[in-house]
Amino acid sequence: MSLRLRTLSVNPTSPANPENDTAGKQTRFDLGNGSEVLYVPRFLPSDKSWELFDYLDSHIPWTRPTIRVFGRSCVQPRDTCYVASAGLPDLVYSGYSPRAYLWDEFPPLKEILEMVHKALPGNRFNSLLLNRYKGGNDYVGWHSDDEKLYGSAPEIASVSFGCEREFFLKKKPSKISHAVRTDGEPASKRARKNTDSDQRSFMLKHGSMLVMRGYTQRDWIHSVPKRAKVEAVRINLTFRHVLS
Ligand SMILES: O=C(O)CCC(=O)C(=O)O
Ligand SMILES: [Fe+2]
Repeated sequence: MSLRLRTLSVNPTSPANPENDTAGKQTRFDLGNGSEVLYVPRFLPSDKSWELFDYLDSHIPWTRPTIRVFGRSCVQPRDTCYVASAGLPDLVYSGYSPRAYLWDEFPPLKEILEMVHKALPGNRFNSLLLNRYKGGNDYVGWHSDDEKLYGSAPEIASVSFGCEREFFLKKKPSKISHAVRTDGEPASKRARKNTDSDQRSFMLKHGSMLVMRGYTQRDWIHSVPKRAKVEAVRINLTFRHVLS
């Protein structure tokens, strides 16, 4: 309970845009060139979301693995766990291959999966990466979830619980291949500069769902940066489809 009160005092619940905060409301953001984000601020009711938060916080076998980033070993700056249907190829990211737990071991996860499927017909998510950010020092750096096992244009559904944290999306710098160079200017100088429309941010609310689809993983990167002063815990679930 004290955790809950602390969360609310650190993160006042007044929405940035009240129009987007009506139950059931969802907002689509066209990122251009076939990339799109959908945001559903009240995907799950608050009380139900706190129940799920408490379950996940205490029942998930969280680990904080050592990963490799730019050739260097470091402890991943957040807790993690991986759940997947039996028989799928192993997930490997940053030189780390998490053990895959089964859905049957965590019935509430199957319940959330069902609600996600209902909201996003046409998807069959078969894997889930869970992240727990224990406070503002925990983060996920810029990356895209573009592993081959998800295919070329994966849809990823991200459900958040607990402390609100900012989620950033930034367009990857456009690559200009040497083959198409027509003048003497280095390619790095000719790459198009990022503009305001190449960045988006979302304050991911308790019980919200954000969906990345189309070419978002190919053309954009995302992150949840550190936040000084944030002390409360956030749990995020990203549902994905692994090709088999
Ligand atoms: O915590 C989040 O909102 C994002 C997590 C994420 O990007 C990932 O697990 O790949
Ligand atoms: Fe990601």
